[in-house]
Amino acid sequence: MAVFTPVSLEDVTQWITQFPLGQALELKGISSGIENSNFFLTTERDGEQHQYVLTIFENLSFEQLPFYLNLMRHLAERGVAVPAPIANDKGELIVALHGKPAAIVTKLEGQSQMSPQPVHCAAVGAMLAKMHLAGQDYALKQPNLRGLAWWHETTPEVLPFIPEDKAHLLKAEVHFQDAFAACDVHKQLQVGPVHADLFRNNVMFDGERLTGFFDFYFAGCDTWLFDVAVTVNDWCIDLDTGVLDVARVRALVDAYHAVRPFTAAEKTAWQPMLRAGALRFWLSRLYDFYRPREAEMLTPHDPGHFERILRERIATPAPELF
Ligand SMILES: Nc1ncnc2c1ncn2[C@@H]1O[C@H](COP(=O)(O)OP(=O)(O)OP(=O)(O)O)[C@@H](O)[C@H]1O
Ligand SMILES: N[C@@H](CCO)C(=O)O
Repeated sequence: MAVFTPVSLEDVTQWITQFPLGQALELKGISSGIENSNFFLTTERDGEQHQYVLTIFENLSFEQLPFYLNLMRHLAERGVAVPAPIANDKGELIVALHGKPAAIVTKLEGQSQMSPQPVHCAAVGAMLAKMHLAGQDYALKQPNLRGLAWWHETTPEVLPFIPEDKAHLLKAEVHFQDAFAACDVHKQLQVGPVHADLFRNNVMFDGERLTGFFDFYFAGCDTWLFDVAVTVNDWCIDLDTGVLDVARVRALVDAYHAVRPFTAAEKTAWQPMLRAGALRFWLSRLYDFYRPREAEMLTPHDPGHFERILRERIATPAPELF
């Protein structure tokens, strides 16, 4: 159960009067999720019921949160399907509840699509391109906090725990990614706010209709291509082997390309970027596995999954971007 900070309907009844949402009717803890305490909140305004999600942030601070919440608002205002944060009567998106930062966002309809078909991948690709374009004029800047600098910090922390063959692969890949990040092609890649964690469980679908991207709390400024690589490495693979499914890759990248055409530099950088996307999650899963924080101990993710994906991306070229 991922409610780390219990909140009752009574707690919310008074607190919610600062938002233009009417009266709180129901509050239900959400059991999935491992980072924050999340609740479905039903309110009544002018005789109509409305649904929201209330999140209490367990790890992110008042100083860190504006980048994420304002990004969601910026994207929602530009027609990207993301939860829209609700401001209180002072215009604030982040408001203390039980001494922790909290926010209310609109509830997306539908469910996660955990067995995606090409049609779902195409919807994800098109919305991702739309999101990248809409984020271009976002004023706040924050680097991807799980980028190259973090890989350098984290690698020595996990090396003592892993066997020789994995240690060798990890060191070699970080070295390879250093060289890639320093090359001319990398410098030509388009950069902007990226989701950076757009897995199947962070997108909602109502049938074949994509209703929204959520969980923006790993977002940061990085190459758009990194975002595409992370997304393809989850949406377009056979989960047992990590092998790419060509039909799903084509559907996702073609739909992206139709909204925001890939550049020649992106085409050149595609194979190493898929490796970067795999390394990022292999490393974070190794770190969480061997150096767990309290919350992550609830559902440790398997690092071996992304080790397989990385080995597979090194061994087998992915379909070209275009
Ligand atoms: N805006 C939203 N609309 C509808 N459902 C939502 C929304 N935000 C969160 N949820 C639901 O709450 C669940 C948990 O949210 P989320 O995945 O963001 O949890 P978390 O603990 O913050 O992050 P993590 O994915 O890292 O575990 C989601 O799986 C989804 O079912
Ligand atoms: N998507 C991440 C978890 C953090 O949201 C993973 O699968 O490792």
